[in-house]
Amino acid sequence: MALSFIKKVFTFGKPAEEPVPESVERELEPRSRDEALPIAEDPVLPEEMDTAGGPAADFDQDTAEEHVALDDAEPAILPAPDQLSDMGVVPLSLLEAEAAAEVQTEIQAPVETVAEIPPSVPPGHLPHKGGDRLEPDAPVSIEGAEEVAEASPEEISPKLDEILDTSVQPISPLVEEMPGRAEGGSPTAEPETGSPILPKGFATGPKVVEPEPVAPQPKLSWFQRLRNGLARTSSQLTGQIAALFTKRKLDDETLQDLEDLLIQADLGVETALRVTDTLASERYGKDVTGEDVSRIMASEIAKVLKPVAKPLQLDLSHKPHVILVVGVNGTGKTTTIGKLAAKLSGAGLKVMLAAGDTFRAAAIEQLKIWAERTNSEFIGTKLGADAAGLAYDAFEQAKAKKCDVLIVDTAGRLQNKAELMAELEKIVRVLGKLDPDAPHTVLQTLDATTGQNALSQVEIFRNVAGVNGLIMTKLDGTARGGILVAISAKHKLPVYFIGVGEGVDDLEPFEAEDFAHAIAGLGQ
Ligand SMILES: Nc1nc2c(ncn2[C@@H]2O[C@H](COP(=O)(O)OP(=O)(O)OP(=O)(O)O)[C@@H](O)[C@H]2O)c(=O)[nH]1
Repeated sequence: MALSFIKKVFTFGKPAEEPVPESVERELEPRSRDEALPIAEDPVLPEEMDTAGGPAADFDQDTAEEHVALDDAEPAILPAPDQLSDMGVVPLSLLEAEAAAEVQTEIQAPVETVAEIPPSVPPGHLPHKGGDRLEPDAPVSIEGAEEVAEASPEEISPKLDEILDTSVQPISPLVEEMPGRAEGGSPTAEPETGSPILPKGFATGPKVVEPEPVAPQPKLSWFQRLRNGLARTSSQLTGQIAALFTKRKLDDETLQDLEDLLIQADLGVETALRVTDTLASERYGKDVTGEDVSRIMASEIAKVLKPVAKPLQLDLSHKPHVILVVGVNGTGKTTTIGKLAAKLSGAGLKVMLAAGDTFRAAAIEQLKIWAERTNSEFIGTKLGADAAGLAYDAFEQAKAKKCDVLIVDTAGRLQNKAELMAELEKIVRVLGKLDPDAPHTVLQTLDATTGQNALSQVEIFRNVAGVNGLIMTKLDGTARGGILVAISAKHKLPVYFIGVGEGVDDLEPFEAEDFAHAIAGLGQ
């Protein structure tokens, strides 16, 4: 091995065009100080050391003999050191070291500079640049060369090893470390992360679909929302009325048909008769248009609603004025309480909200959020606790804190659940112990999407809890507003507000004319 290696080293000073055989590279690479040599797995285990004597299982007898033969061979006759420079010989160690230094410089440079390497240079070799090139006849000083020349033949191989160890920089490992350089190949655009670096103007990743800009929706007035909410009722009604009165004189039959239409729209028998009576007295035997009927209908509905469209009267001498809010599940009690609190605390009143719906954790949390949003005091209790007890505590606390208004939420309940209705009765009774007039207002929320059932809801809640005022919610949805006319005509209970949305401001004082016009499909 040593002989063949020496031959190769001292013929490297020939012109650069002659490529260095790959075997030289192979022999040079493991000589690096910096490169960790691969550690062969020892087939002999430590505990087997004493007994292990024979060669390893993978021992190659032929290769071993070849090594022995080389070591025993005649030593080579080497030229003297001064002859080396005369010959224009440059040891591989120096050229490799210089090339490695350039690689170091190249590594600092951006990837593009690596691409400047002429394609004629074989992988693993780097060209000299301009003045850096060592000319074949330039005088060269070789550290250790003299010692080699003076050494005995037996000493040559170790001496050469020493020279190579101190002067040769490993090339291949450095080249492999160069950014963007794959082994033996051309520079690639693979960064460390593994994602490709694309030229300017390109991008990777899934296509991002920009959402279409949505034009901001203008906020509708509460009347527009009411009209939209009642549109189903009104358009159905006006469409049928228009069809009924096309080229037809007003007679008993058309009056009967009109009465049926109005009852189907939940307006109630009483209001339906008011409309037909008025129409008959004004236009009997004459041509009537749908618009005539709508106008008379709106006027008669307004007459029914006007007496009930009242403001919510607060007796602030009570401190607190207690408002108990009752109703069937999901009719909008908690939301309405939040809206009321916003109005009252916005007007400078001190408000306390009591979470009397002890059935649902979410209801307690919901009311607490409303209290925070409206700067109101809050009192709650644990889930399943006695609602009447909570109402009692709330009253005392509100009194102690000098609250102007205490609003007590209650669990939703169906009017036909006797046990739950009895609990409501108890809450009223307990509050009455602290103030004989309390609760001063018992508000019932009604869901406008409910039809005839709302009539019986009012009937029973009124009897049990003494409801003395109504709020109709969800009139912005697909409401069946006709029922409020029927309830008003029958119970004559004040209707304080209507809910036209889920937002804090979506609670409007009830206006009879507006409501009547909206149902009749007329403008404000
Ligand atoms: N569109 C619309 N939704 C409303 C209105 N009022 C309440 N809601 C919604 O109706 C749903 C029920 O409202 P809540 O306030 O929780 O009703 P609740 O009566 O307290 O319910 P329970 O505690 O289950 O009896 C919620 O999604 C509210 O946002 C309104 O005026 N318009």
